[in-house]
Amino acid sequence: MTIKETGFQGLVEIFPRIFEDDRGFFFEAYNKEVFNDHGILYDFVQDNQSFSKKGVIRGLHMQLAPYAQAKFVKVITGKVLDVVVDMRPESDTYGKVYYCMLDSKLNNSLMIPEGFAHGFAALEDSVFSYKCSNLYHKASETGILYNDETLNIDWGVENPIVSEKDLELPTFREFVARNETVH
Ligand SMILES: Cc1cn([C@H]2C[C@H](O)[C@@H](COP(=O)(O)OP(=O)(O)O[C@H]3O[C@H](C)C(=O)[C@H](O)[C@H]3O)O2)c(=O)[nH]c1=O
Repeated sequence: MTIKETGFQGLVEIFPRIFEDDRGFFFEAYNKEVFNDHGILYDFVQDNQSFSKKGVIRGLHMQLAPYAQAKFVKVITGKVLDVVVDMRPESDTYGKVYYCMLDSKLNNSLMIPEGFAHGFAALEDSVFSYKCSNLYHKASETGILYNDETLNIDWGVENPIVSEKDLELPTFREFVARNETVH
């Protein structure tokens, strides 16, 4: 398991060691000891899975403290452009966007700390699977509009399929003005 720093504190990309043989392949998708050795100390309490048709954008979502969620995300099948925004006011990369191509051919994954808004665009029909460090808490859900002009995210898809709920998310500036605790 190789862990690649991103320049964002606590945000790392993970490449598993893949064992191939004439049956197929095997890899450890998660290993608590390896994570702990890299200072990733979250205990995960919920696994989520979603299927997205090509052209879907989900996000940008996050839960506010004390229900903030760190997420360990990957695709089981397909390919997504994963996008996170650092919403931690104290961070050197506050308000900065990080893009990560998650591809089931690479079996790579992304460890996203608490305090990040998260979303992805399905570049193919994709099954998205992730671990969360806190349980779902609907009342704490918030996020940022996917096509916010301040962030100007290039999702890599035209005419995306977006939920009504996501179309009603606040802009980045509206989010910041609320001054809520993100982690
Ligand atoms: C997130 C969640 C949702 N739900 C229910 C609530 C809705 O009735 C239904 C669909 O929820 P939603 O439209 O919020 O699903 P996504 O748009 O995939 O949301 C997720 O997508 C982005 C990319 C994320 O990072 C978050 O983990 C999460 O917000 O599942 C639950 O029962 N438990 C849950 O943990």
